[in-house]
Amino acid sequence: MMQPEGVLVRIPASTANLGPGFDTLGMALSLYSWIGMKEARQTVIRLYGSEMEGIPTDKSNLVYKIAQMVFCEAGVQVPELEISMYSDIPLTRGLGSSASAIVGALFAANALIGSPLTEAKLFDMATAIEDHPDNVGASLFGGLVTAVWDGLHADYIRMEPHEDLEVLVVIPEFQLSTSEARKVLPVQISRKDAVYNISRSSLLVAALAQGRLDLISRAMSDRLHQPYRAKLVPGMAEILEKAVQHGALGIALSGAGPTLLALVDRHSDRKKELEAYLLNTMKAEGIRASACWLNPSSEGAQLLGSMSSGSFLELIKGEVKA
Ligand SMILES: Nc1ncnc2c1ncn2[C@@H]1O[C@H](COP(=O)(O)OP(=O)(O)O)[C@@H](O)[C@H]1O
Ligand SMILES: N[C@@H](CCOP(=O)(O)O)C(=O)O
Repeated sequence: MMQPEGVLVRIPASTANLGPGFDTLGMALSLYSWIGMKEARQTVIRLYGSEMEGIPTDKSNLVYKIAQMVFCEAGVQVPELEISMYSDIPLTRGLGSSASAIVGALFAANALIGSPLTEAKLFDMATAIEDHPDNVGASLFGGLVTAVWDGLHADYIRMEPHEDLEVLVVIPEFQLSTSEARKVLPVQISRKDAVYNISRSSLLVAALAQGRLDLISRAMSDRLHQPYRAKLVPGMAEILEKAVQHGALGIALSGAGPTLLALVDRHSDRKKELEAYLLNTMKAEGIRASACWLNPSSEGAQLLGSMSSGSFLELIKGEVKA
């Protein structure tokens, strides 16, 4: 049933791959975007904040188009929408901004019409749009998600991240689109490299499931994508090699990059050392970057309420980072 007062949803950022889990493993992060959606007489799209720069505000907008896919799938017609969006997730840096927009659009549109589609269906739709299930799975379900996509359907298991896990991301100022970072990957890999990754990805998932934080550093290494992408991110090769010596439990390129992500024991007394090491290594390569301490987000896409009680910006005030 249509929600005449509209819906307000919050969607987490995500980090994909976590090293060896290329296109399969993702974790939601405590950095968010918000979408307000309401039926309207005439479509109006309002985008707020610097992370929305350059995103269209007409019916070619991704969120609008995906909402229409949901209505079509559910057999209802809602041609005109009022959409508001604000995001703290930096664009095109490997923190899943596109996945959060896709998941947010699917989730909000479905909620607007009374949630006729299951979460499993939304996951299949999101994966078909994004082309890989790792980011969208984490943004939709929260926590750690390991998923398999057969082209039509995604199977997944969601796990609760260990309570001692904290996340440090170092976000370079430059952008690197996922499509560009996929172009440098080889089409074929050797059996040796396949075994290298399967074994580490399996070990990583088991270690995360059982709280074996001591195994994370060795389980997080990768031969499928990081060696090829290292040339796109100055300082990355050195950081992947040495971050553990500076206090990280494990280190990886976040998604397709250029952000680098360290898993850290929140009780560690070496957090400042690690942050300084990561920033200084990038600086030595001439790369300006900012560091941000995050937590795994247990919550995925969430319906916060309706749009009835105030303006979009008033409703999210107090939650946003800036
Ligand atoms: N809220 C949004 N609305 C429309 N398009 C978006 C939105 N957020 C991200 N995108 C699109 O996704 C692109 C970034 O996706 P991608 O290269 O996969 O990087 P990442 O998802 O890691 O930020 C942006 O350049 C933009 O085209
Ligand atoms: N598995 C994908 C993940 C891309 O993540 P993003 O956050 O950079 O969009 C890949 O490694 O290409």
